Amino acid sequence: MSQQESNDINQKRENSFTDKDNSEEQIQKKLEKSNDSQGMQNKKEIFLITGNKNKLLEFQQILANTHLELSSANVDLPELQGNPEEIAKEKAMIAFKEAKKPVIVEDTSLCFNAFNGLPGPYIKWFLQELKPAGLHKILAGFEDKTGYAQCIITYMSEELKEPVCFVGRTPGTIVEPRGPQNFGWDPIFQPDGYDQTYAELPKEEKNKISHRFRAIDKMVEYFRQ
Ligand SMILES: O=P(O)(O)OP(=O)(O)OP(=O)(O)OC[C@H]1O[C@@H](n2cnc3c(O)ncnc32)[C@H](O)[C@@H]1O
Ligand SMILES: [Mg+2]
Repeated sequence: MSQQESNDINQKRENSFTDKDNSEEQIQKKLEKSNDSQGMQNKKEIFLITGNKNKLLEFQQILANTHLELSSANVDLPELQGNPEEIAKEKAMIAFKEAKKPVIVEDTSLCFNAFNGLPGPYIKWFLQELKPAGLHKILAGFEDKTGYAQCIITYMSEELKEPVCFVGRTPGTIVEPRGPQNFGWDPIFQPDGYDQTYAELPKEEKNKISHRFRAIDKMVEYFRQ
């Protein structure tokens, strides 16, 4: 993908917050605002940078009864290339430089086994152009419809030499879209052991088995120690 194409696609971001102004000044303001809202006691604060409000909502729900207190800034981070772990680490370094304090970022992949793991971290562009129905259709010529959802949460702080990753995976099958279309590829992902898609499952159920839950669980354990 050329830089120009990538820039064009970046303009059409889905799932972003309504405030789309990502000028240096705006980013700084968002970060300062989130600094103001600190001051929690007993709980450890973690600071998530994401441009995706649905991710943020799930983080809030999953972390609700843990010792971690979430604050966030809605900054659109660049879509990088590489393998999922490389992308996650570079994304965390960029976010850390912007925030100038410990941060976490999250990168989600949807991987088709028939495609040896692709679209993987590039799922956002596939979803944007093909929509959930098209994503299911591209597997038509393949017998194997299985895949997995993967979430990599990456933490970076000044004490660390390099970012730390927490990986959560949920295996499943890619099916025809079913359920509400309000979060990404949820309508076409049916986790193993369920006959409902992520989109059809009540949020509490998705949050008990999701790729995001599994990565967050590892992160919570890391910060407990
Ligand atoms: O700012 P960031 O955190 O990067 O937010 P993003 O929306 O760009 O997210 P990713 O780069 O991780 O791209 C992942 C794509 O998968 C979608 N997605 C992420 N988590 C999902 C989930 O749990 N269910 C369905 N779709 C999801 C998301 O909307 C994107 O299109
Ligand atoms: Mg992104």
